[in-house]
Amino acid sequence: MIKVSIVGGTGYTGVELLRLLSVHPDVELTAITSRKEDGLPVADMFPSLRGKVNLAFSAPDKVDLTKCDVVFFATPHGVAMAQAPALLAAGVKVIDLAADFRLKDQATFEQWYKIPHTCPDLLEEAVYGLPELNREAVKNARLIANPGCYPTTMQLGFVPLLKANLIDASALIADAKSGVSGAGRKAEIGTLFSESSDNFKAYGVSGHRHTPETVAQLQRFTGLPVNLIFTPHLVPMIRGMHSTLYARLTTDISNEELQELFESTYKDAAFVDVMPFGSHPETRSTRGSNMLRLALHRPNNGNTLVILVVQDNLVKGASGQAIQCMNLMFGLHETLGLQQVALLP
Ligand SMILES: NC(=O)C1=CN([C@@H]2O[C@H](COP(=O)(O)OP(=O)(O)OC[C@H]3O[C@@H](n4cnc5c(N)ncnc54)[C@H](OP(=O)(O)O)[C@@H]3O)[C@@H](O)[C@H]2O)C=CC1
Ligand SMILES: CC(=O)N[C@@H](CCC(=O)OP(=O)(O)O)C(=O)O
Repeated sequence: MIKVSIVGGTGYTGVELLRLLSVHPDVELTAITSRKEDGLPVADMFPSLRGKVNLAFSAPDKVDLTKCDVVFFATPHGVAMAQAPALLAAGVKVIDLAADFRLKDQATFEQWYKIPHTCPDLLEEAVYGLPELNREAVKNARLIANPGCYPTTMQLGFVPLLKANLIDASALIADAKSGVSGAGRKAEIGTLFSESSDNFKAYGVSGHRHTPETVAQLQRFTGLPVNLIFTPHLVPMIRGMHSTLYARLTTDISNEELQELFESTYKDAAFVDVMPFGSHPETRSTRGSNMLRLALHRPNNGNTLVILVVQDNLVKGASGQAIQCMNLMFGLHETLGLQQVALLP
């Protein structure tokens, strides 16, 4: 059994890790932290876990994380970087759901996250946890930087086209929508029911930290200079993410060939569903599951390609993807514990 600890067990990605890991056949949960709820049984806060998780929360300073095999950090940016060096030195693998190790460039990280990086020497070693694009590196990693939720949809949509040199890399557009759980469980005015329900708004239009993350990764995965306009929106859903990606085709290519490109790229990807050309993937077709679904469209048979991508921001967009990485790091089948079918209706 893999001994797993979770730092930040009271938040949305933390409880999603618990939902998935509590029924994972090869995992033993050993510690779950909370700064405020030390001693409280986890199932008292989350009755959905009654009978599945018998541990109580522990204050972070009371747990010896070096006793486990892997630690998930489901915490705000800046927490994992403070503990990762000691954990790695003790032979413990680290999976950070925040952004501490996503950007290779320290200055770019500090510019966007407004905190100093305390272990920049680990940036180069950290492996970006997007198995569909770098499975072998994930298998050999000690330290995983789990991708942001929006960047997962953008990369899986754009990379096949960029790698095949079919689109103008300098004119990528992503218009994306996220459910409110994407903002986490902390109390904030913007996520109050009266503010976010029956409402729809864009945010971060002039700059969102997922733009540098996505651009850097698209460049790493394809070797092309990339320019991206990314506009996120908050929609009155709890879970779910829908990204509409636009790319200008630079080559004469048929719809059948485009479809074939995506199908062959993801033929071994258990969690990427390439739907028939012209389909309309719905967020609810991924709710609670680790699937990402996408579909291609070509309006008026012109030279603009539209790629629709949906996922559950808490599963493929965060905790499910992190467990997918853990499976690979420990030599398990990638899909273990992640076979849930989406919840409908
Ligand atoms: N929500 C989403 O859809 C996604 C989130 N992410 C990223 O995952 C991370 C977690 O997100 P999410 O679960 O939504 O956030 P939440 O705000 O819901 O939860 C944060 C958790 O971190 C704990 N925590 C906060 N500060 C500290 C600290 N200094 N030391 C230790 N624990 C701390 C909190 O617990 P307590 O106060 O009890 O200690 C809480 O359990 C974030 O970095 C987020 O950006 C990534 C992709 C998608
Ligand atoms: C709806 C909402 O607010 N979403 C979050 C993104 C969540 C995510 O992926 O977070 P990190 O990159 O911070 O880990 C946001 O836009 O800030």
